Amino acid sequence: MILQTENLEQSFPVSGGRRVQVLNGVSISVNAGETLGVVGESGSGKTTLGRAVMRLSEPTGGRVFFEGRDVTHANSAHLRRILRRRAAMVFQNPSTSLNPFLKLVDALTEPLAVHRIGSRSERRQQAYDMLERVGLDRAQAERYPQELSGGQRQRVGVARALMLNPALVVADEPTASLDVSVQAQVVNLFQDLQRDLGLAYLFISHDLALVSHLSHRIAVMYLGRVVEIGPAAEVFDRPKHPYTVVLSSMRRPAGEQLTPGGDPPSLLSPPTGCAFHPRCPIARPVCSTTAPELTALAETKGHEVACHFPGDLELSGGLETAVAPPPPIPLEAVR
Ligand SMILES: Nc1ncnc2c1ncn2[C@@H]1O[C@H](COP(=O)(O)OP(=O)(O)OP(=O)(O)O)[C@@H](O)[C@H]1O
Repeated sequence: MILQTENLEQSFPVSGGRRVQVLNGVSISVNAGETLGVVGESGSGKTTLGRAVMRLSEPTGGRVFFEGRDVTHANSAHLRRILRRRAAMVFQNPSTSLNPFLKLVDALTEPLAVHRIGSRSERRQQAYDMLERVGLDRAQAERYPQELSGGQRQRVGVARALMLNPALVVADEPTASLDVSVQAQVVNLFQDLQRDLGLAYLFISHDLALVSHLSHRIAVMYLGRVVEIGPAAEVFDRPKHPYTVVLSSMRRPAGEQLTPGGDPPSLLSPPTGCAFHPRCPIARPVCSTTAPELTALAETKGHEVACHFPGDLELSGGLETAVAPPPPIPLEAVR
């Protein structure tokens, strides 16, 4: 196992001396060569989870294990030795994550230089090789990020993440800033790299259909908790949590889409019981008083749901129709 979190908690101080609890007991794992997709709407805590497992923040509770070692509170020298070499992050917006003043070759060799790996010419050679691996020409190495298209820039973002030969890549909405046609190419690149290099991905997105396409397993987050986790096909095709049912309907024809009523509740005053109950079409009295535990389903190995009435809402239910659907990605363009 590459990555494991146990009851991970992350809170942050906010005004008035209060704290906001953004992650609330998140337990996930990612195996070597596997993609765990993490989905949920804005504010569900996906980015916070990605940052916490990369130890860009220090968790306020629970544990993070990386390749079997507890890195929850590891100091920075220890972190550099373990995590920064073996795990890398690809960000949503390559325009802001790449330094506009660095030529691509310098951006790519920087992680190697920081870790004192190879001679200058060896580092440059690795940068050229990596550019080609992500589908760019080595002649691009002398260019600056702003001379590239959005898709090319994200390829450089991926190349930079791979320079230290990581076992895990945390990709936080890596296609969200790209045009629809380019999104499919970048998704294909992620899949090709996984096949060739045996990478594991924690792939974060608000788009369940996209995530289901490239994930082996999917974790659905709602208000800082995992509410459903399991094999990708199960979670996408046979969702059991009402929130996942709603998410999985988003690519359906307009008349068949569902939408949860209202906005996500505030993290500062989360609902009692099941956090989804104020928006849930099938909520019953117990849902407002008792928080459901993540519980294994008997039918499918590894499929767990935190709902008092799992499977009671089905896609064919035809409840509320949705507002405008998100722009579709032509999935036929994605292998
Ligand atoms: N440092 C912080 N201080 C206070 N609140 C924070 C901090 N970081 C994140 N949050 C809050 O935590 C919540 C979850 O944020 P996060 O970015 O993890 O969600 P997300 O699911 O990735 O959403 P998005 O898709 O919009 O990025 C948000 O309400 C955000 O305001």
